[in-house]
Amino acid sequence: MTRSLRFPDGFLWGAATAAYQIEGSPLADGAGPSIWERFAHTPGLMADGDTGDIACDHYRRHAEDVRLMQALGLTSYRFSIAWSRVLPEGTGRVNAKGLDFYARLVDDLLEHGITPNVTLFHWDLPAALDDRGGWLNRDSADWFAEYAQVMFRALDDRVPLWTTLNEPWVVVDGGYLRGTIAPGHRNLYEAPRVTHNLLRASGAAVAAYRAEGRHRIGVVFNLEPKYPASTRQEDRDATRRAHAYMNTQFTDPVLRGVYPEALAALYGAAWPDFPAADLECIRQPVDFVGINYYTRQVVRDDPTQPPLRAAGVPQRQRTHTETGWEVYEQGLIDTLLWFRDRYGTVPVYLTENGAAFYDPPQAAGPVVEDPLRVDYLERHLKTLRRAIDAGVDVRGYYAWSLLDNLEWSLGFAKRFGLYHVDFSTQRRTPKRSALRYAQIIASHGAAL
Ligand SMILES: OC[C@H]1NNC[C@@H](O)[C@@H]1O
Ligand SMILES: [Ca+2]
Repeated sequence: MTRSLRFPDGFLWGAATAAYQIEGSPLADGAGPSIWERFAHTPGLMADGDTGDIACDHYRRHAEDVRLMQALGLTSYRFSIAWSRVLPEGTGRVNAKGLDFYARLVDDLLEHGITPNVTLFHWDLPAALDDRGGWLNRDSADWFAEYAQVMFRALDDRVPLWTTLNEPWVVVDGGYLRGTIAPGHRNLYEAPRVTHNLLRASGAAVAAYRAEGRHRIGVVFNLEPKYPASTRQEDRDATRRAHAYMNTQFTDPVLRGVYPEALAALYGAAWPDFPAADLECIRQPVDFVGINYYTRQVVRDDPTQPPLRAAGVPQRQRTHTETGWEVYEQGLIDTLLWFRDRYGTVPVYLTENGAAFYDPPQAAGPVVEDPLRVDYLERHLKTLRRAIDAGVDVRGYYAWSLLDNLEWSLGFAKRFGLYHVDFSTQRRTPKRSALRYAQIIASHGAAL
C-alpha cells in the first residue's frame, strides 16, 4: 500500500515574512523607529550598506503581494507586526494609521481565503524601549503584554493564529552575545537575562490572551538538531552543550517549566538566580508551537571557544546554501520526533523552512530557474510528510520566504524568496520553486 501521499485535512500551506525585512517605509504614517532603524543606519554593520528603508516596499505594495500569495494557492500567510508602527514609543500612545495598515492587510488576506498567522515580535523592538533597557529591563514583559493586548483587541476577531516571539535564540545569541544583529551587544552576562525576559514577555502575552482571546496562540522557536562529530566523550559533551544553548534553553522553560541544568555550568557566574515565580509565568500553556527548521549542526569539542566550547564541523561532501547551511532534511524529522517525544502532543506548525541559493541572473523571462531551491523544498516536504505519517501533529508549513528580502545584516544578497525581487524596480518574478510549490499545494501534497 503506497504511503499516504496527501497531507492531513485542514493542513495549512503558507509562506512567511517579517516586517522589517519586507515593508520599507519604516517611519511612515507616524511609525516610531525600531532598533533595526538604528542598527541598519550604523555604518559597517550591514552587508553592502543595505537597509530596510525600502526593502520590498511591501508597506505600499501589500495588495499586489496578497495577489502573489493567491496565485500560489496559499491558504495561510505568516507575517509580523512592526511594534513601533502601532506603538511609536513602545507603550502608551497608539498610532491608528499603523494599526490600520495591519487591519487592512488582514482583511485583504481573509477576502482571498488566506488565513493570517501573526507574529507579534520578529526582532524589531521599538527604539524607545531599547533606550529604557530593552529586553534587559524586567519591565519588558509588561511592555510586551501591553502591546499584545492592543493587537488582540484590534484584530483577534479576524486573526485565528497568533505567535508571541520569533526565534528568541537568535535575539539572544545574535543581538546580545555575538552582536551580529540589533541591538549589537556582546555581553555574556546579558544573554541569559535576555532569554529570561523574552520568555517572561511571551508568557505574559499568553496570559493576556487567555483573558480575552478567542483563538490560538503559540511561540516560534528555531530548532537546529546537533550531532556529535565522533563518539569521543568530549564531542558528545560539546553536542549536549550546543543543544542546551540553542534548543532546550527555550523549549524546556516554556514546555516543562525548567531550564536545562547544563546552562548553569555553561554560563557559569553569568547564570542568574531566577525567581521561581517567573517560571510559572513562562510555562503558561501554549496552544501550539511554531518550529523553524533550516539545517543541522555536526558538533565537536572546542576548548578554544568558551563558554560553549563547541564548534561546528563542516560537512563538505554535501550541498550547502548561500548562508553556509548544509541541506539536511533528515534533521527535520529527527527534530520533530525528538520534540514530540520530549514534549508530547502539543500541535506544531513548521513556521519557517527555506534556503538562500544563488539564483543566476536571468533575462527578464517569466520564471527564474532555481533548481536547488526546488530540490530543497521537495526534500523537506517529503520528509515532513514522513514525520506526519510517524504521528507528529503538524498542522501547517510556511516556506521562508514569500519574497526575496532583507536577510538582516547579510543584506539583500541572500535570496530566500519563492518570488524573485528586483530591488531596483520592485518587480516580482516567480521562481520555479514557486510554481512547484503551487503544484504541491493544489494536490494537497499528492504531487510530491
Ligand atoms: O535566515 C532566514 C530566516 N530565519 N528565520 C528568521 C528570518 O527572519 C530569517 O530571514
Ligand atoms: Ca545593496
